[in-house]
Amino acid sequence: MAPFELRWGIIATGGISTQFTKDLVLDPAGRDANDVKHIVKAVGSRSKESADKFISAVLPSDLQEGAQGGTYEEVFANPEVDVVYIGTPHTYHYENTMDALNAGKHVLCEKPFTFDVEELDELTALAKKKNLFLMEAVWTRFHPIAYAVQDAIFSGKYGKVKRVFADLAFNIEPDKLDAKTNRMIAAELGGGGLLDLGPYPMVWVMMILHQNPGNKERAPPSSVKGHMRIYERTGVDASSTWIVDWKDVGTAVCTTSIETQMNLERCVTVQMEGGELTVDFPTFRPEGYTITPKPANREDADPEGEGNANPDANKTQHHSHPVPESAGRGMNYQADEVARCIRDGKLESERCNLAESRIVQSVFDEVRKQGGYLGGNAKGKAGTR
Ligand SMILES: NC(=O)C1=CN([C@@H]2O[C@H](COP(=O)(O)OP(=O)(O)OC[C@H]3O[C@@H](n4cnc5c(N)ncnc54)[C@H](OP(=O)(O)O)[C@@H]3O)[C@@H](O)[C@H]2O)C=CC1
Ligand SMILES: O=C1OC[C@@H](O)[C@H](O)[C@H]1O
Repeated sequence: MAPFELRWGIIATGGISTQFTKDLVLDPAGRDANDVKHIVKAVGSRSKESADKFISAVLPSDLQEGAQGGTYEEVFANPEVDVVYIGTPHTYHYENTMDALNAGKHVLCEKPFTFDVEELDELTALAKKKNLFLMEAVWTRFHPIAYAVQDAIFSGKYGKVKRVFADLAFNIEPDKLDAKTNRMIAAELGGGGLLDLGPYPMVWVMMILHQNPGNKERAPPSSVKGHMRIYERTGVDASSTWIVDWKDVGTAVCTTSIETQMNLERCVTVQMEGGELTVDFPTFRPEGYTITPKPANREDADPEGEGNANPDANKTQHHSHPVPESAGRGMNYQADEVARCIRDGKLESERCNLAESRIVQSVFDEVRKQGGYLGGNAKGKAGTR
């Protein structure tokens, strides 16, 4: 059967739109996705010149003619566009998503959480009528390694999960950045660690604790405690810590920072009854994980250190899951999911459904509230929380 072709419109011509689009137009066969393909029909920018430049710089020459450069509005209105990818700064995601949905388009929105739950509910209600709306899709969820890590943990071989520690932090040297225009620190652009980097620790926690077979009813977390160190220049968070607990499953400590570099050995650590699993750096795109059986388990497995049927069962083992070069950075796995959902008439992805996005949104709302965050909200106004 011919692959299902999905026609994309790209909103904004910045860093992540460029990376996403480069990956999007790679041959899907390079990642064994032979049932779908992607084509870019329109690129929108605040400047027509930038849109045209993006088309000639990012799209392969044979695809350039078929793509129209213009404004955001022109992309939403383009009848040849099925789905819109939104790569603007956080505080524009609400408005851009609303406009795209109102124009009847499906939406893949970059990780946002600048909304609050009410705003997310508004978008969800609109989308649920007839459009797919995938957000928080931090691509991490759709990388093959995310499935492998879940399989290892959920296999039951190491018993139940007890605690998860998840981090993503970089020293971006905030004092050197422009406080009004740099999206990482500007209040008006929803700056700070939580909104930009926080989705990654959180996505692992959702995959490990929320999607855990022990959480049969897919109950939301039973408690959320948040703390922020506020970056005084702009009122956003320089460092954030939040503890999320699922009563019958386990507890997670999540951290993020834009003022210090994380420990590369402690990206995501999952402590289980019978062993510890550590996901490789970086949290957003790891390519391997390590499992270390607990000492008690090692003795059980091989008390004398010999004679075990499987001598490797009691040793620390690293498992590699590299993204093939032919898949680029791998931002296309989430695009393939979007295409399959749309092809199959699904309005949400089972792997990243809207109820889960709502949980993450609620957690982030709570952390911002408890932490005294003064950054912008979905309508772009600063200092409103
Ligand atoms: N999933 C991932 O791995 C990543 C996700 N992101 C997310 O993507 C979003 C964009 O980040 P990134 O691409 O790094 O940002 P950039 O600053 O590189 O690009 C943002 C683009 O948005 C448009 N834009 C619209 N309004 C504004 C404004 N007021 N100020 C600046 N730009 C504006 C511009 O495009 P134009 O002029 O064409 O309209 C600009 O190029 C963020 O929400 C971020 O969290 C970022 C990096 C990685
Ligand atoms: O999504 C992201 O992942 C990588 C980070 O460097 C970037 O700031 C962030 O937006």
